[in-house]
Amino acid sequence: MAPIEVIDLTKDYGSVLGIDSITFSVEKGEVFGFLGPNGAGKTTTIRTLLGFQSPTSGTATVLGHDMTNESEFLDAKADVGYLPATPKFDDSATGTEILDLHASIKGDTRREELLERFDPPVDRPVREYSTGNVQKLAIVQAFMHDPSLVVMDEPTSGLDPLMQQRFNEFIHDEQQRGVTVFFSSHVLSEVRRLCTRVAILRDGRLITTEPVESLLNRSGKVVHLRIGGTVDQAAFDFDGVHDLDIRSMRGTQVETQLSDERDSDLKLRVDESDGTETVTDVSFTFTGDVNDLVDAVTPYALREFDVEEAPLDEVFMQFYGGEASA
Ligand SMILES: Nc1ncnc2c1ncn2[C@@H]1O[C@H](COP(=O)(O)OP(=O)(O)OP(=O)(O)O)[C@@H](O)[C@H]1O
Repeated sequence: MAPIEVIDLTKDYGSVLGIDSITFSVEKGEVFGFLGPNGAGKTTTIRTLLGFQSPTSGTATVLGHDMTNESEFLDAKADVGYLPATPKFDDSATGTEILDLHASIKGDTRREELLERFDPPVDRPVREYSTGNVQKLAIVQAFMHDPSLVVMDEPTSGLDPLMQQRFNEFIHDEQQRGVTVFFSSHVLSEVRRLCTRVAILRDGRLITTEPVESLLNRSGKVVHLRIGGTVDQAAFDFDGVHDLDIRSMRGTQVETQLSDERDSDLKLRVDESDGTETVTDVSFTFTGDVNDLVDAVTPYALREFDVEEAPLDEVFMQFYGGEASA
């Protein structure tokens, strides 16, 4: 059985449906992203999954245990880590005292290793902690009993960029060890880097569940060409070309650089300009066969050839804004 199985889960708050009959599962070793605009139902799902509140109907099974059944849910929680969006601790206690308490309930086989990695100031009372230090303590607490499943609600919101990067590397290592991770996030670059699959929620309903790669592939690549001379528009009238834009310029100084701003992009620039030739910029979104694209550009004198992923925020906005369907 998958570590998380959610079937027809519904939470009716009376005035509003928090989640409306959602169904999904998370497989072992997946890093599964749970996304959606504010009020979509992410926290409601997480709270119901962890047994903090009961659903109106439907089932939530975690590590084979029915989380709507109180005795089962205690068994499941021994092997689950939870990192809330805004961790709350007894602020008169020191970090060490807080970790000791959690260790007595769930164990702490990985405490030292995690303290080395995240380094919260455990000798000081939590009331003296910065937001980031509270988050670091919460990370140690969530992982120190070596859970096989970790549920996180916007885990990096309080962390600085360096610590976010360290956390992302840590999650990657955890995945290699076979740990299953379920997390909600608004940070799309983090979702891109970490997640194998995502579910997108809107107004309490599941809009789609699919691999990040297929989500991006479906949205196509953004292609920019700079070509020496002029271009016949018909040359780019083939399957998979959308939003074609062609502009010719005379006497333009062609920029020359061989730089790669983003790892995932292909950028090719050729310095052959004397600064006075006619050049044509061609750009479009491409969802077709890459061989057709190569055939189309072969007759031309290419000065630049950039292929980029569709901007992630645009891809997700299609789902958030309601223009796309599952
Ligand atoms: N305890 C509650 N009582 C009544 N309504 C609630 C309660 N908790 C959440 N809701 C409502 O349920 C809906 C889903 O809220 P939820 O907090 O799950 O969204 P979310 O996706 O986590 O949002 P955010 O990104 O802002 O954290 C919202 O309309 C919210 O107002």
